[in-house]
Amino acid sequence: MFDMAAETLDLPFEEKMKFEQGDAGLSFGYKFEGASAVDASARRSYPSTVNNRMDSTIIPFVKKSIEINDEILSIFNTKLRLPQGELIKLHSEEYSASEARTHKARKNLPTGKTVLGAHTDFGSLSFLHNRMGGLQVLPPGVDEWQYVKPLPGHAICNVGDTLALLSGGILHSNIHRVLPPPGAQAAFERWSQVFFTRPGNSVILRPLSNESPLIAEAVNKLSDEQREALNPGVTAFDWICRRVMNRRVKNRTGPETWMASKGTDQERI
Ligand SMILES: O=C(O)CCC(=O)C(=O)O
Ligand SMILES: [Fe+2]
Repeated sequence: MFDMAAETLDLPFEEKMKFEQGDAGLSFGYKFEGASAVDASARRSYPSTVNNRMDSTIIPFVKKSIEINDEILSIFNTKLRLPQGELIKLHSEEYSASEARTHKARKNLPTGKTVLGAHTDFGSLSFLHNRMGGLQVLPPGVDEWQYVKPLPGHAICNVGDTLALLSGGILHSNIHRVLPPPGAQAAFERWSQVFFTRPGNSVILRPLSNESPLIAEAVNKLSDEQREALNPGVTAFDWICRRVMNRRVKNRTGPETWMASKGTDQERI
């Protein structure tokens, strides 16, 4: 058996990847380094192009983004009349699915093509830097998509699902999508950079009514159906996994998979 394994693992990487384990929950097949989590931290491996900039660029970007999003969380904490430090505590006491992501959209995409379909962000706050148009939002009570014009020196902050749920629907998660940049901008590649702040993995998603009279009052005014939607009975980790998994094209069985990927946009809470 050991000889067989040694010979197999010496095969070229491309050859081994033909037998890769896959994402469907089955366990047989080749497991490349970094394919499975080794502990709760979800540590991963990256190409050298990323590792080479880890200390100079990536870690400072992540630290600054956390600092800014924590400041915004503190402001919401006060406005929502939560005990001091409550929101930051829920977002910083354990590992979470918080992440930094860079998007690139090709230039000269056909008009009308969707770069990123209508969605709400999965976590609490998204801090977004984009240099070109294309981002559109659908604010509550509005039926037509509105462009968000990027302004030099400004960033965009979205409230996402988990903060909408924790705030008992007082804060709405922003429904948005990305189209190719309008007009002459379409001739250029579109780059955007986001940092997503998400609650600790084991935080149960529910309105923080016991912690804030304001949230309790808001929840009391809702219909039973809306109240139910605000209490999905899952952890932040499960909420995010469900949304990510059901958006993977590989996991798609039909339109029901797309519906299963939906967040608070479904109920418009
Ligand atoms: O590229 C953008 O402007 C938005 C990206 C976005 O919505 C996302 O990453 O969730
Ligand atoms: Fe988004």
